[in-house]
Amino acid sequence: METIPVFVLSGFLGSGKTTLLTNMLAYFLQQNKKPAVIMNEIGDVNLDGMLVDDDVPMAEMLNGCICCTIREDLSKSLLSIVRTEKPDVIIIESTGIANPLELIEGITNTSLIVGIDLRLVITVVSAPHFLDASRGTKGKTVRLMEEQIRCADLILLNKIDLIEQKDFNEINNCLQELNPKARVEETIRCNLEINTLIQMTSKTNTQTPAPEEEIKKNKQFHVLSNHGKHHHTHNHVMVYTHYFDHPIDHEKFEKLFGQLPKEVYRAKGILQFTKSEDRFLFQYAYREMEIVKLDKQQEVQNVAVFIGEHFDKEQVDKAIRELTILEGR
Ligand SMILES: Nc1nc2c(ncn2[C@@H]2O[C@H](COP(=O)(O)OP(=O)(O)OP(=O)(O)O)[C@@H](O)[C@H]2O)c(=O)[nH]1
Repeated sequence: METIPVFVLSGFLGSGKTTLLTNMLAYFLQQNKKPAVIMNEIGDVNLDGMLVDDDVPMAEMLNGCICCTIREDLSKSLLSIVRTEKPDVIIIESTGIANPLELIEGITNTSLIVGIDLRLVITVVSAPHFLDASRGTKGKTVRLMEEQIRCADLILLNKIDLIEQKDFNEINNCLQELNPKARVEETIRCNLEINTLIQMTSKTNTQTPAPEEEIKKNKQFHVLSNHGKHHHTHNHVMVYTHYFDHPIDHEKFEKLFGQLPKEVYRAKGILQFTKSEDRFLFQYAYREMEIVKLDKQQEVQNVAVFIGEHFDKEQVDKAIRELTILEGR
């Protein structure tokens, strides 16, 4: 029986998973293949989903991390998407705080029920964030990044435009030490020949000419034997969501990020600025801000989602309220 290949996109918050997803979707659509997407966000709004073509079937799993609180739903989403959409390929983008081991286990278990096959776990690493994190004290964030790297078949060392030439060796040595088997590709905006990914999966297949059932059993054994217990490496991550009633001042909004606790390392949302009818998608990832105009109408209310480690929600709330109070005058 033909199985549907499944690709897992892993990687810490803001590393570039959605950027890779959009590149992959463009490739598959161009090849006249039907891709389907399962997206998971820890907040209660799926902002990344807005970057996906309306024609691509998508299951959203919100308000929890795919690897734990809504792990059962992953299986349901997979079954449902396979049965209703009959896609040629499935791409699962997990939250940046997911432990892919749990995810792999979920997919492998589902592959015993329905004809899917986990082909490739791709971990996107933000080069500047990983560099800083690995030079600092080994906190939970580094450990989570390391777990994501260890699980990968392919590592995309992304955002290399934001690091200096002298740092490449250090990062590559760390990656090599953590996962000597994975192939590493250095990218800017996850720009790589998607064909490379496809070739990698066919190479894996030819290297393992075991019967399908055997492969499934092996994968499951591997997952269960290595990871019998659940890893809660991300209980320290917090989310704060703020809905805006009014348009806000562009400049003041950008200044806000200078006032936020440094533990807030990721934020995204949809905004309307004063003096403009347009709405914008903003992305703040590890000190870099990007604001792009939305060209299609979105039903989502103006909103900002802040993600970080044990940050003071009240401080964030106060800073935003001050911004809107000032604008309301
Ligand atoms: N400078 C730079 N920015 C990048 C690169 N790749 C992605 N970005 C930007 O980084 C931000 C986060 O990218 P995403 O693709 O949304 O990251 P993600 O991993 O999906 O983020 P989460 O879903 O929050 O985990 C966006 O503003 C991207 O445009 C890169 O190579 N260089």
